Amino acid sequence: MSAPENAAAPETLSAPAVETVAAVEVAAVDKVFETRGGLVHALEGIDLTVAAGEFVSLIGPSGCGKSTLMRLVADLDAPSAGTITVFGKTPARARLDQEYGIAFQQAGLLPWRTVAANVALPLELHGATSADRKAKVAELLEMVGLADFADRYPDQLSGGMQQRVAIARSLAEQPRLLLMDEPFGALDEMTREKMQSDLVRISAETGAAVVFVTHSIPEAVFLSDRVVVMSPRPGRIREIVPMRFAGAGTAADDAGAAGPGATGGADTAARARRTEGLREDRSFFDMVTAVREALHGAPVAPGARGVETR
Ligand SMILES: Nc1ncnc2c1ncn2[C@@H]1O[C@H](COP(=O)(O)OP(=O)(O)OP(=O)(O)O)[C@@H](O)[C@H]1O
Repeated sequence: MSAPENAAAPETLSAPAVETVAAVEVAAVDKVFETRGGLVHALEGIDLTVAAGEFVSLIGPSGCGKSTLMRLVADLDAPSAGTITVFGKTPARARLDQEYGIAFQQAGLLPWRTVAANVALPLELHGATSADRKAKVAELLEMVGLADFADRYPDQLSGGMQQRVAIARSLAEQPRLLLMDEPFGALDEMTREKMQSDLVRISAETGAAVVFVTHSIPEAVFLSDRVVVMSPRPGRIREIVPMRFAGAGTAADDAGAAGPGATGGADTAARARRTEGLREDRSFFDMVTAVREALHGAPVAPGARGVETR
């Protein structure tokens, strides 16, 4: 695979607002697994662009290839066909340059390390000084509301708190992209809503793009600039639904007419305005309905509720 690649590691974290290169560009990607039982066509013809700073959720039935797509972007596996770039680099190069942080359903914390030491791990691995590590860890734990738990061990924390530690760790290298695969799947509903609000705030504060896998329509709607609806076997993108809320419009509004796979754009200020009240807003329910209809394959009139149809 010969994807475009920037040889030099960018030093542009101080100016995310002028980022023009897409966070993720997936072009004509197929993924076929060879198993003892034969070939499994997990993904077919996937085209998707995630803009810098944009929040995109992937939703679809079990087995439709959401995790597979995440693994390809994260360089944990390779596509059978097509190309993927992360900020214009191959996924492998982007991994080496620490362009993205990962938070998956299992928090994946090291049980013998304290909360602070878990968050510090990526910084340690990449040679940050002890003083830098300490300052950064304190800042991150403050951000996820765990400043008072720095010296605890993972098994002394609730599931939601462990997940917040994992998110803090994924942010340690100030990635411009977060890859999150059902990070809140195991949480109770109240904790989950709190975590969603935290993530909206954190992503707005950091300006990071997020690709987020979920089974929950309301979760996808609350968090995202655009929701990518996938269909099963082989996994394809069925529709991309831009989120539009009364009084909290996102830059994705402008992308509605741009066609399937188009870059949606990001408006972190609009995202920051997403508050708990949105969950009870009429436009929120309209978006939930739009995504549900897309998921179930019911026809949604072109242009209705801003649904991109592919
Ligand atoms: N390493 C693998 N080897 C063989 N088949 C695989 C492998 N990984 C995934 N698959 C198959 O690819 C398809 C997509 O799996 P994937 O885990 O990406 O789906 P998913 O949408 O994330 O599912 P879920 O919502 O249940 O987590 C499934 O049919 C799965 O069995």
